Amino acid sequence: MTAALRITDLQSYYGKSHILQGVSLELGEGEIVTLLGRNGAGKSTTLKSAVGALTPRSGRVELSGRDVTGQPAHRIASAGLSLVPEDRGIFQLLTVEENLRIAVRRGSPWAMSDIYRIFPRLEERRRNGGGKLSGGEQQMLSIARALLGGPKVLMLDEPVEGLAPIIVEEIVDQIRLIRDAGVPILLVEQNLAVCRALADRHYILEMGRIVHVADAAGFARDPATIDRYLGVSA
Ligand SMILES: Nc1ncnc2c1ncn2[C@@H]1O[C@H](COP(=O)(O)OP(=O)(O)OP(=O)(O)O)[C@@H](O)[C@H]1O
Repeated sequence: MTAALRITDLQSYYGKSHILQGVSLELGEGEIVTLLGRNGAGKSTTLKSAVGALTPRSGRVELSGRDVTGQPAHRIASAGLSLVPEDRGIFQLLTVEENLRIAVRRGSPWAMSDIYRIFPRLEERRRNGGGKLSGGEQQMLSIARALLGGPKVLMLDEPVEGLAPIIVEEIVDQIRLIRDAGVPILLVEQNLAVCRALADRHYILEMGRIVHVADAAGFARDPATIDRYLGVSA
């Protein structure tokens, strides 16, 4: 079956530093997959290389079988690969609703009503300024903005970092609803409980290489291995 996203032997550099040393992973339709690893392992660099924010030196990025490797970021975005970065990128001076309206793309299957169904808080806050939202609400808004573009694949970079447990639970439920609505998700996340709750498969990255792959059952069964790679108890 054609994967929604297939990354094969990706090699990326920052200047002379060889950061990604052959990263391969696959995300199927209907799946949530995590990319884990210690600080500096290359998780964000993998996401940036996939969306064209950083041009990989070699390797391949395919979206539903279509090769998008090395294309400019705007082309990869319109081909349907969308990254919600850690810094959230919302317009502080616009209201929630304005932030959403300008993210709507022609041909996108997502309407404002779909967004408000998944994120009822955003509807409640629709007249609030983007800069007045809590951290969790800002995260919801940036995910919602990405969805309105009608992505084929969504990549989330640490969506629950620094958020209160109650908001984390809400975002976990929302990520599931997005997956159920037909958008597969590649998730970079340090919170292992969140990863376990959501993902079908886990890839562990170490010094720019995938060193371990586990399905959900394997991940739950083998905390010692996860601990060895991540230095935390899974
Ligand atoms: N703009 C940059 N220029 C040079 N080196 C960079 C740049 N961004 C990241 N690096 C280096 O690339 C390596 C991988 O960084 P990356 O941000 O991909 O790691 P990460 O796994 O996402 O970790 P973290 O969770 O800390 O963000 C690190 O050694 C980092 O210092």
